[in-house]
Amino acid sequence: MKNDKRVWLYDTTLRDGAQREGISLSLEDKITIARELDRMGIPFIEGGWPGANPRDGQFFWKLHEEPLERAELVAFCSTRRPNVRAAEDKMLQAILAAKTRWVTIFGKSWDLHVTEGLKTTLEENLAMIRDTIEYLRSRGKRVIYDAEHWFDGYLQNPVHAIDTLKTAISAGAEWLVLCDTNGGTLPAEVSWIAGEVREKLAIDPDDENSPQLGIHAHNDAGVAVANSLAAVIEGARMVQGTINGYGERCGNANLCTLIPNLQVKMGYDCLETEQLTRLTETSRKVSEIVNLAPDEHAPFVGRSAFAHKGGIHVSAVAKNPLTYEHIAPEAIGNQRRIVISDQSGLSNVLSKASSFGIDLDKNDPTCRQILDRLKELESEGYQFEAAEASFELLLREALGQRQTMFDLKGFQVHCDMLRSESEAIATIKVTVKGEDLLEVAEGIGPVSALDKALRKALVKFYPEVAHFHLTDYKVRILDSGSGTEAKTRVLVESSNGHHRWTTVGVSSNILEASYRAVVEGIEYGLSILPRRSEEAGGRRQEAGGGDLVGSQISR
Ligand SMILES: CC(=O)SCCNC(=O)CCNC(=O)[C@H](O)C(C)(C)COP(=O)(O)OP(=O)(O)OC[C@H]1O[C@@H](n2cnc3c(N)ncnc32)[C@H](O)[C@@H]1OP(=O)(O)O
Ligand SMILES: CC(=O)C(=O)O
Repeated sequence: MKNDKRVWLYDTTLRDGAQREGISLSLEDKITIARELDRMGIPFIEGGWPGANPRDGQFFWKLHEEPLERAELVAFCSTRRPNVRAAEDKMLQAILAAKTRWVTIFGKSWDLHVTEGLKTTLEENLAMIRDTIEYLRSRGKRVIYDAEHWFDGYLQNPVHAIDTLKTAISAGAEWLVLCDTNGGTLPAEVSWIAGEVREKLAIDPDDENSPQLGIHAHNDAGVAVANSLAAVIEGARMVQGTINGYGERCGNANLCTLIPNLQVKMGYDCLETEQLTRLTETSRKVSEIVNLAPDEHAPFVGRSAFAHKGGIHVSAVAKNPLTYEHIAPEAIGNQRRIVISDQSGLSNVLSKASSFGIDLDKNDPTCRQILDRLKELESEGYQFEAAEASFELLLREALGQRQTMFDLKGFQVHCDMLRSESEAIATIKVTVKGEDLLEVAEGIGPVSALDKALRKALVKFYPEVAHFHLTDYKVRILDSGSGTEAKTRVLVESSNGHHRWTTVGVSSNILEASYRAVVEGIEYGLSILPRRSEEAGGRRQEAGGGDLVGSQISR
């Protein structure tokens, strides 16, 4: 199965990834992630350490009953303990009970760990590796051998380190994975050490009957991906890593970075082209399951990985994306985004307008007016980068396309701080379709009371308002030196259960800023959202179905 351009991916998100502080996976989480990785076409998925905890054992039994479709599920374990027969080691019994075809065994390469950690001799260390692998082979298992602390061990005592690998090979291991367990090795060291190992063990990366090298890098020096690539260049044919680089301490080599580098940049076969387009989705799904916010600036799969903000960049990208993009975002299932800010030029405005379905002509003086207004507002403290709904309202106003859905005459908010929960009452005066209305509502805090009072008034005329709610509220003090008179920027995220959109308000009165953002949020939901949904519906019909993919208002 091996060939000169194939690199075998080995995912350890469910074992080493779960060793990251802050991650705690349930059995269901593990199964969902395993199936996602299987769908993506990862050939080896390390599921955990059966015997280390009940959940990992159950995981393997569960997947034995309902197997993955394509991937090899791998059970992980250490070598037998010192001075115990392999057949009597409880952990090795547990790994057999996991009933996988493949097992990964980690053993010691660094004499420091043998004498200080295991408190045994170098001879016994070799015996532990040999007995464990021979025992597992005798029970029909195929073995991947993880050489823990390989690089530190090789630097300290290369003779013993090489002996451990020779022992693993003669006992029947098919893969020898060089682990940079402490994550402190640098790429140049990985290169020369991996090269020496290949020569000393006479490994031919192109010979399918030869044992092969792999790499398992930790990121403590921030170079886990670079180290993995260096090892591949030196002949390693297996790359171990985790989705989003999760892992103990600073994490493991990030497969979401490694895979596109290996496949798109270096021409290795890792995944089928179609499967590669699932990478961004898989990265985000896994971050959702492990309950960690995705890294928006992650290479390849981050939300900002193909976001263009500077006017010069946007102008060039509009002419040819290669000018500021190292690969096509679609190759890994990501998408290009244009960000609007005070660093924008006309190209940003045109591009953003086009994404709203508005065709503008660069020579139309209104475009320049919109850009000038944008910069003026940004200098006052507005920030449209995260508040695209407000930018669309601004744009439509300049084009004379902003619909008046209601006219707010004024409001009052009363806060009662004496009760155990801070309660607020808002009174609001608003004209809708020629009718004057006065409404009152209570809320936990003034912004919630204001929002409720406004929606209460509007719902009679616009029933869809009943489904709107605030999903996020962020306040930023812009000139903290001014104390309580400081200018505040408020970002409000609204939702109707299907879509989310963000609006912005700025004022030295926090209530005023909040009210502006809330009002724009409702206005956007009433006037622009239906239009966007209709357009998406039309596109769906044309395309024969699908979601609002790529819409500015769905995230
Ligand atoms: C580099 C890596 O990431 S390796 C994977 C690390 N992952 C984990 O440790 C997570 C799962 N681990 C666990 O649940 C527990 O540590 C267990 C069940 C494995 C062991 O628990 P315990 O028996 O209570 O031992 P404890 O965790 O205190 O110490 C680890 C023992 O394993 C021994 N050990 C470490 N590496 C090896 C090895 N390659 N081969 C054999 N024994 C080893 C240590 O010497 C120590 O033995 P000691 O108790 O005689 O000193
Ligand atoms: C085996 C392993 O996880 C390591 O050495 O880092």
